[in-house]
Amino acid sequence: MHSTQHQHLSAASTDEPKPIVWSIAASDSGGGAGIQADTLTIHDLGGHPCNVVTAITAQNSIHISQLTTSDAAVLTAQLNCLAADMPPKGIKIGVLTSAQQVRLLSHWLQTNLDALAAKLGQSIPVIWDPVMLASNGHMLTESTAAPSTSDYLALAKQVSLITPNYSEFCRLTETNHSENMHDDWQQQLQKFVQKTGTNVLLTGGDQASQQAVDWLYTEQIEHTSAKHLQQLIGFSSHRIATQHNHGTGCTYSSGIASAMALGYPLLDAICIAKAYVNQGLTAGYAVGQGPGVLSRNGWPQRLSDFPTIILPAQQSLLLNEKLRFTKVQTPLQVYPVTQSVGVLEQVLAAGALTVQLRIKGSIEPVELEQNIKQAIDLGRQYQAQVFINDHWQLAIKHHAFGVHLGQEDMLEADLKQIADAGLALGLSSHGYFEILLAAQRNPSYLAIGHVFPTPTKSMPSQPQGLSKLSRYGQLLQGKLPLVAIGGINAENMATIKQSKIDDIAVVRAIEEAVNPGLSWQNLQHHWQQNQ
Ligand SMILES: Cc1ncc(COP(=O)(O)OP(=O)(O)O)c(N)n1
Ligand SMILES: Cc1ncsc1CCOP(=O)(O)O
Ligand SMILES: [Mg+2]
Repeated sequence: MHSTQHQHLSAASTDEPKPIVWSIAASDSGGGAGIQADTLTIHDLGGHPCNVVTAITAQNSIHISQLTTSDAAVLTAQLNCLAADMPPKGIKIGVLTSAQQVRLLSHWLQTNLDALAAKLGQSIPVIWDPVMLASNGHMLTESTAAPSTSDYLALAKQVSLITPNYSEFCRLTETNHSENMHDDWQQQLQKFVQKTGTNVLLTGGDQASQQAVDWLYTEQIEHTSAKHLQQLIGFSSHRIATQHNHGTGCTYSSGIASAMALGYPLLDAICIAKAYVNQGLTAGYAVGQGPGVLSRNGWPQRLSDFPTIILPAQQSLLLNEKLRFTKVQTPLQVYPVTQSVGVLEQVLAAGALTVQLRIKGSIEPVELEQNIKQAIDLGRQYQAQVFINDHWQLAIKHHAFGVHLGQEDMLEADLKQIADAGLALGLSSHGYFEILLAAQRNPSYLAIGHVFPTPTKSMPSQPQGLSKLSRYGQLLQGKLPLVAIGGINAENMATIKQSKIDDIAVVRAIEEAVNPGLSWQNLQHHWQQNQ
C-alpha cells in the first residue's frame, strides 16, 4: 500500500468531528473513578468529554473523607449551559446523591432530551450507571435524602440503558440482596425491563464467578436485528485477577456512551466498552496504598479482550463442540454474488474462482433446486468454489463447495450438519457484536457489511463506512478471511484496500454490467493492482 493511502485513512478518522459526550457524575479527587474516569474514557475512545458535576468527593485510593453535593441550581446551570452550545451525542449518568437530584435529572431529561435530539437530527443515548456505593464501601447517596424506588423508576424511564451490578439491581427492584443473586434473577430482569421499557445490563463485577458475565435484557435497540430484541444476551470474559479496578463501572458505562456517540449501536458499544475495560484492567496500576486504577490504552484492538457472546435462547449456539468447516482454498478476491445462473457461468468462464448463487423472491421449489444444482455443476466444471446463499439443505444435497448464511439464518440452520457434510461456511455480519457472534462459529470466511449505502438489500444496520471497517480489519486480520460487501464498485474499491480487508463481494457491479465476465476481470485487475 502507498504511504499516501495510509495518510488518507488516518486523516479520515482524525478529521471527523469529535462527538460530545456528557458525563453527569461526581468528582473523584483521586482520579480513578467518577468524572475523572469518564473523562479519560471518553477522550481515549475519541469523544469530547463535557462534565456536569453532581458532587465533589475528597477521596484517595483508600477512602472518601467528604462528599459535597451540588445543589439544584448548580446542577441545572451546568445542564442548561452545555445544552445551549454543546449538545451531546451520548450521555453517561453516574452518582446522584439525593432524591432531589434524581428527580431533577428525570425532569430535565423529560423536558429537554427530545428537543436536543431534534437539533442533532438523531436520538441521544443515555447510559445510567446507578452507582450507590463506592468500591471502598462508602455510601454515595445521602442517608437522610435517599431516592425512593419510584424516583429511580421515573429516571429509568428516561434513559436508554441502565448498568447496575447485582446489589444495585436489587435496590432498584426492591428485592433482598443475598451473597449471590436469587435464582429468579432472569425473571426479575425481564419484569423490570418490561415495566420501564428500558434496556438493562446487569453487570457481574460484584460476583465471585470465574467468568465475568454481564447479562443484557433488551427492549428497543436502534439499527439492530429484531432477533435480538426482548432477549437475554450474555457478554462473558475471564475475570481478570487484579486489585487495580477502581473506576471499572464508570469506565464501562462511559465507554458505552462514547461508542454510541461514535455511531455504534448498543450491542456493539457494549462489546467495545467491555474490551476497553478488560484492556484497562489487564494493565491496571497502583497510584496510592489502596486499589489502583485502570490503564488507558486507546481503542481496543485485541480480540482476546472482547467478550464471548451468549444467546441462551439459541440452543444450537450453546454447543461446546468446535465446528470445523472446509477452508476456502483460494483467496476470494473479487467475489461475485448473483441470482442468475447465466451470470454465474459468465464470471466462471472469465476466471472467477469463487462465486455465490443468491436467489431471492418467490420461485417454484423445482426451479430453485434446478438452479442450485446447475450452479454447483458449473462450479465442478470450472473447478471453482460455488457458495449457495440461504438454501443450506439443497447445498448439502447437491454437494456445493459452501453455504453463505446471514446472522438470522445462522441462528436457525443446523451448522453441525453443514460442517459434517464437509462444506465451507461464509457468515454475514454488521458490526462488532455480529462479528464476535459469527467468529465464535469458526466460519470459513466472514462477510462485513454493508460498507456503503446500497439499494440491493434493506437492512436494519447503517452503512459501516471506512473507519469502522478499518477497526474490524485490525481486530481480525490474519484470523480468518474477511470480505467487505455493500455498495462496492470500480470507483470506490481502492478505499476498501486501506482497511486490511482481504476480499470484496459485489452484486450490482457484476449483475448490472453489460458484460459481467469482462466487468469481473476489470474489478479483479484493479483489486490485484492495489495489493
Ligand atoms: C459475501 C456475502 N456477504 C453477505 C451476504 C449477505 O447474506 P445474508 O446476510 O444472508 O443476506 P442475503 O444475501 O440472504 O440477503 C451475502 N449474500 N454474501
Ligand atoms: C446482500 C448484501 N448483504 C450486505 S450488503 C448486500 C448487498 C450488496 O449489493 P451491492 O454490491 O449491489 O451493493
Ligand atoms: Mg441469506
